[in-house]
Formats: sequence, C-alpha cells, structure tokens
Amino acid sequence: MSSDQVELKGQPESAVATADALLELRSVTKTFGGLTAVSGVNLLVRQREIVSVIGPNGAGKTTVFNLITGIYRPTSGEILLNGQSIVNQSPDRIVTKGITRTFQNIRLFNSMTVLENVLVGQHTRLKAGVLGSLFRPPQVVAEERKARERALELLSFFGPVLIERQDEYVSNLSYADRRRVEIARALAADPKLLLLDEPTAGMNEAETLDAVKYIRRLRDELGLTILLIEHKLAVTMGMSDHIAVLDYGQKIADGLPDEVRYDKRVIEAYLGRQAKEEADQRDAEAAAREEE
Ligand SMILES: Nc1ncnc2c1ncn2[C@@H]1O[C@H](COP(=O)(O)OP(=O)(O)OP(=O)(O)O)[C@@H](O)[C@H]1O
Repeated sequence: MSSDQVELKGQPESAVATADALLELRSVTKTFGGLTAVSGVNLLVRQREIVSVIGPNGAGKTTVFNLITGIYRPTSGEILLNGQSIVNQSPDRIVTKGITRTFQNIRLFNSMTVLENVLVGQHTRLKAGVLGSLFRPPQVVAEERKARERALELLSFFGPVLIERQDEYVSNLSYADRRRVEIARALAADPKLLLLDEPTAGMNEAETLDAVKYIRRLRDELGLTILLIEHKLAVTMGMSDHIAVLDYGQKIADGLPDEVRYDKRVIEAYLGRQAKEEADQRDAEAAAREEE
C-alpha cells in the first residue's frame, strides 16, 4: 500500500483518485434534520482490498453503508465507483453496477429454502419477465437451469454443508450458516464490491475464525473487494488492509491496523479514557527508556 492511501489524524480536502481505486467517497456528508450523521468523510477503497470501518455506536458506520448502496442520498459530497458517480442512482441500479451487501440483522426470506434465497439474489441478472415466467419458453427454462447451477456453485464456496441443506428453509439453519447464505445471495448479483455489515455478529469464536477465513477467500479466490463494518477489533485488525475510524460522523483516522490500534484519538473514541491513559503511560515509559 502506498503512502497516499494512509492518512492519520485528519484527511485531505478531497480523496486523490488513483488508477486502482474501486470506491471513493469525497467529502460525503449526511444530515438528518439537525443531526449530522456523517460529516465530510473521504474514503478510498482499492481493488481487492479488505477495508474496515469501525467506531463507537452511533458513529455513522451504517449510514455510510446506506449512502454507498443508494438507500440514502448524500446531503453533499460525491461517491464514485470506478471513477463514475453513483450518487442519485437507485439501490437496484447500484447492485447492477457491482455493489452488494449483507445486513447487521440477517435479512433472508425465512419462508424460502437456502437455494431459493440465492436464486432471488440473481434477479437483477435474469432476463425473463413476467410473461416469460408464466409461459416458460425454452430460453426461460434454460435460464432457470443456469441460475440454479450458479446458485449451487455459490453455495459450494462454503463447502458441502449448504449444498446438503439447499432445500431446507433458512429458518432451520444456524446463525452462522444463515450468514453464509446471505453472503452467497449477495454474490449472486456478481458484485465487484461486497459490503459486509458486522459479518461475525452473534458468532462464537470458532465460527468467527471460520468467517475470517472465508472473507479472505472472497478476496483471494473470487477477486472481490470488501468493505466491512465490524465491532470485533481482533477480527478487523487481523484481516484489513486499512481501517477507517469514525467518531460522531467524522473520520478520525485511516491507516494500517497497527497505526490505527495505537492512535490516541482512536483509543479515546473507541476504547474510552481508561485505555487512553494506558496509552499515555506506555508513551511516557517509552520516552523514559529513550532518555536512559
Ligand atoms: N434515518 C435516520 N434518521 C435520523 N437519524 C438517523 C437515521 N439513521 C441514522 N441516524 C442517526 O445517525 C447517527 C449515526 O447512526 P448510524 O446507525 O450510522 O451509526 P453506527 O455507527 O452504524 O452505529 P451502530 O454501531 O450502533 O450500528 C446516529 O445518531 C443515528 O441515530
């Protein structure tokens, strides 16, 4: 990673466009009435990076996701995908441009099977309209067969477990497996950029480790770029190329995991004053050692 990507303690006036930038937020602000949920945020996500957005509750993380996916329109600022503005485009259009997401609270169709949920994720790519679905000419039958094969291929990314349970209602699955199905459904739209909102929430340690492995595989094997919100610091620190930290809607730091981990503003915002005091003490001890 080059130095222009990492800016600690503050941000440039506008993000610098780079050749391999996939997503850029430039001075993005979102206000709700008198409340500024996101304030002048710049963010640069390059191809095949895993980037985390962290910050205390209410910092603006979910609002950033909702802005990128077109649920909200920025009050000001610009959002670019591959250098092209996606502001003012509908959420559906943004999916077809290559951004899909999962949700903090899993949003699957519980009355549908595992396979059906992934098939739903392909709807933006399928050509058959209502008439085609009713009369089922051969090209519609062929398209359905291909969609099914593709859905099974996506489920197989997670090993045999979801393939074996493809015809079960998702409501019968464990929480961790439902999160996998939600990712498979997001993959069905052929994204370039995958947004994962707390992908390990509610998971135990073993499930979390497994999730970290498959998130890395999403990048390494499928070539995806991943932007995630994650509350478990060990998870973000372990797999992120860089981490953006929000506090009260502002980006207070953006850097390598180790840079962010020891940034005092981050420690203060994220871990509270006690942790900051510990950091101050560590600094004082290091300074004393240097003087010796
Ligand atoms: N639709 C909305 N209308 C009014 N205020 C909103 C709306 N969405 C978010 N907010 C406010 O914006 C601020 C940022 O909220 P947001 O959900 O983005 O934070 P967050 O970092 O995702 O928090 P958490 O970690 O708790 O999910 C909060 O003060 C929240 O109450």
